[in-house]
Amino acid sequence: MTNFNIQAGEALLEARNIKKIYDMDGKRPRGVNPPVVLDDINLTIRAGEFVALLGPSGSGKSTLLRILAGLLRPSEGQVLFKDLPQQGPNPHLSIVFQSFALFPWLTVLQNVELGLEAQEVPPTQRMRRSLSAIDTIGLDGFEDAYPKELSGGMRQRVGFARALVVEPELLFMDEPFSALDVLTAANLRKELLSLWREHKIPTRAIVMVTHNIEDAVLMADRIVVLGANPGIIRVELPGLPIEQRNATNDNYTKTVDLIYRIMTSPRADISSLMPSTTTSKLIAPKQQPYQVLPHVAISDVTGLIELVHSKGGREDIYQLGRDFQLEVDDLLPMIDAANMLGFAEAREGDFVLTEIGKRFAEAGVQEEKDLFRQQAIKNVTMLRHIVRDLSGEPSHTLPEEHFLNELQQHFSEDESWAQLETAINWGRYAEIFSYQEERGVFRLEEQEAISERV
Ligand SMILES: Nc1ncnc2c1ncn2[C@@H]1O[C@H](COP(=O)(O)OP(=O)(O)OP(=O)(O)O)[C@@H](O)[C@H]1O
Repeated sequence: MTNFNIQAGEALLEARNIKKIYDMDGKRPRGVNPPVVLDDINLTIRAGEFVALLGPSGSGKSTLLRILAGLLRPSEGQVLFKDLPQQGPNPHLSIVFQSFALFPWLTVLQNVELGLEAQEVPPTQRMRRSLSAIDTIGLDGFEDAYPKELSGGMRQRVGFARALVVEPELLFMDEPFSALDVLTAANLRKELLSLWREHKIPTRAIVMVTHNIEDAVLMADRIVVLGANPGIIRVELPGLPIEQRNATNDNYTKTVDLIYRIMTSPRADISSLMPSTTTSKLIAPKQQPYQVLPHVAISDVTGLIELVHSKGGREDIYQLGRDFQLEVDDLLPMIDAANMLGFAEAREGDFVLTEIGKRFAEAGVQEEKDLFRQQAIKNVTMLRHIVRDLSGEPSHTLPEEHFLNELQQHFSEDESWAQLETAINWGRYAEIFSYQEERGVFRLEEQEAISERV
């Protein structure tokens, strides 16, 4: 097996002051500002390192990966490859995606050879290199199989072989394990790490997008945590020494816990969450321009509050995820919503119910709705604006476009709809307004109209 000598330290890719706005090819209504998806991103990828990009859904991880790969142009800033501005797709880089993207009518060998065809490598060399990549990635004997004959894990191996056959200097991975079952993912992760650490592949740096904190801590030498709306780098954390990267190690648990805390406190000043011994690169927090509603149904938030109340009103957030078998991506919006509504706060990595949160947990149906309404109108900008605008109308009704226009000043079209749907779910539950789905019309509930007049 070849051993490649990787020189460590040299800056391979450098993102400088990257900003990204999807401008929808100018198809936006006038006066509507497209949202800033990434803002002022500065990031260097060095030879010899494995970097994980972690962040909540919508924080722009995939967008950043595509910009770094040269597949997408930033709106501002530039990416340098070995100190030179990168123009178009970087030919020294391969990407493995979550979906395997194999051609079903081609065999494993033909799928892997595709990468080399594009580079116009002669057929005999192409076959030799492809067979060697297939062997390296553990698919020996399946060269002539078609994708439909393979399990998910084996298909992803073909994805890796196709990426590695071109001997890329940089390997990018976008959620490479998330479509696989837990055991297959663990197996593939372990094998990929040993190819990388033992220099059996010539790749000089790896960048992986993931929403899985454990994957990041197990694999990465540096963990970059992004925040959303707009996507910014909140903090860069050094990875653990390799010998500490296992679930039974104390520092492993502490690091996973710390990242949980950071991700579940999207508005917290990072320095207040860091243990004093961690050497991290802190990025100054920016003010969020517009309050973002976490996409979560109120029934999930009430469920979480009731469960934590039954456990004494305080629970470690990491433990909470484990107890309820929730991925951080599912837990995070619930915690965010409870915080936003003033029912709970994140304190030293714990989810702690406030006094009003405890009352909410103990309340009967009507009091629960009343408390929710009171907290929602006090704390949620969008709901306050809906009440304000509906009250200003003699008919107490408005079409949904009215509110979508407001949201589209701050969010993409899809995200505006998602924000509105969440506001509708919350507002209906609290009986603040009704919403007629067929006509797309909001109407203020009687009591809100009365209290507005008082
Ligand atoms: N082609 C596009 N046109 C317009 N908006 C887009 C496009 N691609 C992504 N976005 C928006 O940019 C934001 C960031 O998306 P992106 O997929 O980069 O985030 P992410 O952190 O990778 O999210 P996830 O973890 O859910 O995949 C989202 O609001 C998304 O709707």
